[in-house]
Amino acid sequence: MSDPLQSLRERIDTLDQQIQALINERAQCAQEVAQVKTASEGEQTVFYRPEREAQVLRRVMERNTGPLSNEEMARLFREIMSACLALERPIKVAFLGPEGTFTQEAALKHFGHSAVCVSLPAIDEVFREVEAGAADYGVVPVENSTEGVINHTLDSFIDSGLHICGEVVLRIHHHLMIGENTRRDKISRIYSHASSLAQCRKWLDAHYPQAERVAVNSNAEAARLIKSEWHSAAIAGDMAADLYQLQKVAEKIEDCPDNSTRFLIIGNQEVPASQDDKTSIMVSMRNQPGALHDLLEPFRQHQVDLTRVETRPSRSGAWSYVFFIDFRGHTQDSKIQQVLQDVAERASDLKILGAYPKGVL
Ligand SMILES: O=C(O)C(=O)C[C@]1(C(=O)O)C=C[C@@H](O)C=C1
Repeated sequence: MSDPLQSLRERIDTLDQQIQALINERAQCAQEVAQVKTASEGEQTVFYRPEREAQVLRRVMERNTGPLSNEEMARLFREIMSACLALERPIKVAFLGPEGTFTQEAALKHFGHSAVCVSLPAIDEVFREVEAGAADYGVVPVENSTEGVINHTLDSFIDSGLHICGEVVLRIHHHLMIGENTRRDKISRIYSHASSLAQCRKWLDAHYPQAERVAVNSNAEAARLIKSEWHSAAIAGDMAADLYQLQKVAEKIEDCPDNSTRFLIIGNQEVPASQDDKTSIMVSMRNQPGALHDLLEPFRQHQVDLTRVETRPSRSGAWSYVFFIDFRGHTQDSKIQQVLQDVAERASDLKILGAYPKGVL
């Protein structure tokens, strides 16, 4: 009688062989796509196509029948596309570092592991690197579900000509971690980024009310610091724990279980519609009563879904404001073009920051 384990493994070997041949056939198609693109676009060829990637991933999820989950299956295809794109042309992605931060995790989630990711120390440096052409795309955080908007990112758009080419939403799980020399029962100091400390405030009050909370530049920096301190712990994510080989002593300690952060992909290209898109605009208004109400009226009239409205003081003068507005739809839709025309008539300035696929993964 044949050994059941042996025969299952033989089946797996045969399937692997088929999968491998198909992946290579797909990669050859991508190479041919690159030739077609180069023939029609020449020097200016844009290899990365966010709208197409979003459509591919959505289809993968729609037709998935399991047992692998939709997310798991999409993650596998994400990596296949990442490798195919690297074959067409390797792309360089700048992210807000250092290594081990959630922004790096977001960059990898969005572009896959075949992209070359470089860490930069500040949000405006990520913008500058992409503007200068030293990186093809940038990844910056823009809002957290518990802590709110990241003003630095919004302000960077005021003077930048870059476009938003995509978004990625990451579930943020914080863990309390220690180094191999840490005395677990003697923790008197906890390092993390200020917003992560805030996101875990209730948990810290309940479990470490006496420990000093020290805010540092990033979670990864917190993880690095505690390696040399026997009485300190850090709050950070999985990437930092892996990078610095720390032990997680308490997992998922964030106060809100659905804590998530939204990141933007910035670049030089305008992205065509993908059938499920968002648009981000920046609007300056004369400071008069009812200004915001006036501005939002066209969205109500044309029944366009607003997903976010933020107000920031303008740099040009006292008491004037710029509004950052995100909504569902793409600038190629006629309804959205009508809304934008109405908004432009009411505003003193309107800048379209980008129309891009709604985050898939
Ligand atoms: O369809 C394309 O334009 C491709 O280049 C192929 C492909 C893919 O592997 O499916 C690769 C990279 C692009 O970002 C989008 C899709």
